Amino acid sequence: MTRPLVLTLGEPAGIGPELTLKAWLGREASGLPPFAVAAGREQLEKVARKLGLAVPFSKVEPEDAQAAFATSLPVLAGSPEIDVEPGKPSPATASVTIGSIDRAVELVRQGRASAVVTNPIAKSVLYQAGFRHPGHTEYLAALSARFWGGAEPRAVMMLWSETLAVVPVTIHVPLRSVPELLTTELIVDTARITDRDMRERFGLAKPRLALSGLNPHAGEGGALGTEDDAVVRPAVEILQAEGVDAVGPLPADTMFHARARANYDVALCMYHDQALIPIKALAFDEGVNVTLGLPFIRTSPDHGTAFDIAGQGVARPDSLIAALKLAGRLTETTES
Ligand SMILES: NC(=O)C1=CN([C@@H]2O[C@H](COP(=O)(O)OP(=O)(O)OC[C@H]3O[C@@H](n4cnc5c(N)ncnc54)[C@H](O)[C@@H]3O)[C@@H](O)[C@H]2O)C=CC1
Ligand SMILES: NCC(=O)COP(=O)(O)O
Repeated sequence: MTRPLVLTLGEPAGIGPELTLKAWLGREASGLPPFAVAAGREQLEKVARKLGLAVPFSKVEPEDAQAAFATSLPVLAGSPEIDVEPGKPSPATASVTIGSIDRAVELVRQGRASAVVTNPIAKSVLYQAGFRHPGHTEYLAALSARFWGGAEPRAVMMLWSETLAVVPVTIHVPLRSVPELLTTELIVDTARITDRDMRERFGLAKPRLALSGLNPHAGEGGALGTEDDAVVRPAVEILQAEGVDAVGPLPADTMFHARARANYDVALCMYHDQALIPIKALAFDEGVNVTLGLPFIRTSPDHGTAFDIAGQGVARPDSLIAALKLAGRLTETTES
């Protein structure tokens, strides 16, 4: 029996339900591994009806998902039903959204599922309901400690595609906080986790890491900022001394063109947009968000809830499909 991936509900008023249906419809063409959805069946049926998508459903335990997957979309028994209008999110649904994430992680912990794939959440909606974690990445670290015990691991966000892979060293923080949060220790720690998971999960023998600077022209010798030489460069030196294939600090404006990208496997960037703008510009439809540093595999589409197009039937499932495929691949690499 192949253990299924578990796909979470995500924000129910966003495009997640539509993408889930479309991904299942494209399962054969895309060669998807079996997945089960931790979401209410009636709720997904309503979206399918509205969009005219002919999707049969089955309510299953994870152990039955693989057999059901070829002919129906497996939804996990016991998932709560909620009624939402596409494009009209409400904090009242937050507990169900979060509960779906919890259940997915717990099933992986129990050995009943192989990996977690998350549909996008609307962070602001969850914050209104009192959710205290910036996003999935940080919440999944907290769930790791809850379900695996021990200290909370440091979760590292990586946006991956065949074209480019990027890691933001600081993640969901205001831009003005970045210089004070950026320490040599944080950069080294992030790079070590990236190096380890690129070997163990992605199967690279010696991952090549390129670290960006923080300031224009990587500080221009200190004239345009001091962090590049005082914080990033020492991190690169520590990593190199440990045998990690790391270079930098590189000027961020010239490290993403095609010839530059050929020189590294992952770009470590100092803040969220420095990392995510290039990959979303180059590979928006194929990009996958992967969380490194966790005791389990988690992937997600690179985009968000897209409320502006929810319920219209025009959302593209490509990134979710890429996330499901990558989760399947990483599971195979990790378990072999
Ligand atoms: N992994 C996650 O849970 C993520 C969640 N978000 C959340 O999503 C919400 C909305 O964020 P935005 O900045 O508006 O980004 P977004 O990615 O939801 O939308 C940006 C633009 O891309 C379009 N778009 C996104 N996905 C698409 C798809 N699959 N097919 C066709 N068009 C698509 C949207 O229509 C919109 O015009 C925020 O609350 C944010 O927190 C954002 C990124 C990742
Ligand atoms: N911009 C990326 C993003 O918001 C994804 O965050 P997460 O929910 O995967 O932590």
